Amino acid sequence: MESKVRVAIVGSTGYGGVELIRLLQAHPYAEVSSVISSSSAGEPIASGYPHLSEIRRDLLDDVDPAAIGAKADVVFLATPAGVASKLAPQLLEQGLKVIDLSGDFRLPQSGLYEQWYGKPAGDPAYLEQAVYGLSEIYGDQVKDAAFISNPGCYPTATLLGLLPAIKAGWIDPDTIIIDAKSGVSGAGRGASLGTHYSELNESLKAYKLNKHQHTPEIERFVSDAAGREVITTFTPHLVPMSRGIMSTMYAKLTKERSDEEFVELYREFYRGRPFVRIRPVGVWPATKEVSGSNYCDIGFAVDKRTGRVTFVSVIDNLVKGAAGQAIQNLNLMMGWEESAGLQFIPMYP
Ligand SMILES: NC(=O)C1=CN([C@@H]2O[C@H](COP(=O)(O)OP(=O)(O)OC[C@H]3O[C@@H](n4cnc5c(N)ncnc54)[C@H](OP(=O)(O)O)[C@@H]3O)[C@@H](O)[C@H]2O)C=CC1
Ligand SMILES: CC(=O)N[C@@H](CCC(=O)OP(=O)(O)O)C(=O)O
Repeated sequence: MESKVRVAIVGSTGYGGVELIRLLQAHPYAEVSSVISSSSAGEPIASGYPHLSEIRRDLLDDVDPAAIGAKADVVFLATPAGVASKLAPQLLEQGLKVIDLSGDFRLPQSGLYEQWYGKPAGDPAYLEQAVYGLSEIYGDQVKDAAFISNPGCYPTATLLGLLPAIKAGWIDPDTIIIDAKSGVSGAGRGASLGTHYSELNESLKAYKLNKHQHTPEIERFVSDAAGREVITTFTPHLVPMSRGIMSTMYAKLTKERSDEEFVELYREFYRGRPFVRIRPVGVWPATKEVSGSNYCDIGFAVDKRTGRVTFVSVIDNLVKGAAGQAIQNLNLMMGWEESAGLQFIPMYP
């Protein structure tokens, strides 16, 4: 039997990293060969995550690009903004394949990144090499890529919900409003005032209104689908649950359409794509119905009275919104079946 492709995870002690470990444990063609930490090198990964006891006995490696290259063929960067912009070039220059889960390479110009992330951008030459890994839309480019910029969690749910209708010309892109809710694991493992239990429990909070860093990412790909520049209103909310994103989106119809027509358009658009499921008329998805899985479920409601359509799109932020989508991209880059290692049904209840 051929040996498995070796995968290193930088940021393996974070939520995205540990979800990669969980999913890759069952992957038929890839194995985790190195778990890397900038703050706990030398310690067992299981010391911070007892649920990995007896499963992962390995010690955390340091962030040393040459040492990473010696132990891996592919590197996942599950690191905070500003890390991949420095690390990815050093890994790519060694001929490694790189999949970056952060926002460092998702925006088309350095100036936009600096404006929305408030940090210096990476080298524009690498920005040009990065392929946006929303594989249901850009899968042909993903197949030929060595460097993937994995989409953000909110943009994944939002773009999969909106792009077929925009491409078909069924909605007016200038009227789109995006109202999204995320579970708290979207903010990572680090503790903060806004995410601790008594601040969050039994509460629902809007945040970063008109300032969220995923706004220009959404606008970039909505504009790409519309064939012209589009700007949108995007409001994220924090919900007291661990996992899940729901993106509820509203837009004006360009012509009268029925729910049945939307279902048919979307089923045709995503035909053969294993991870997007279109709900029948009148059945809207809930985050629990995709939890722990790589699915994105989408439902619609046309309102004849207002001439608008409402889209409801749900994902698990740590799976389709991060680690699962990253593995889906790995599968396509390596020429494996798209769903390798990702064929599990959601956890329910
Ligand atoms: N959580 C989510 O749902 C999603 C997250 N993302 C993105 O994925 C990335 C990871 O997110 P998430 O796992 O939630 O975040 P976490 O905060 O949980 O984990 C990030 C990890 O990065 C490591 N790290 C911090 N600084 C450095 C550094 N200078 N060099 C190398 N490693 C470093 C830390 O581990 P250590 O101290 O051990 O090095 C930390 O555990 C982020 O960019 C996030 O925005 C994208 C989509 C969804
Ligand atoms: C709930 C929550 O706090 N979510 C995070 C998502 C962060 C993220 O995924 O950021 P990048 O994709 O830009 O790396 C936030 O809103 O900032």
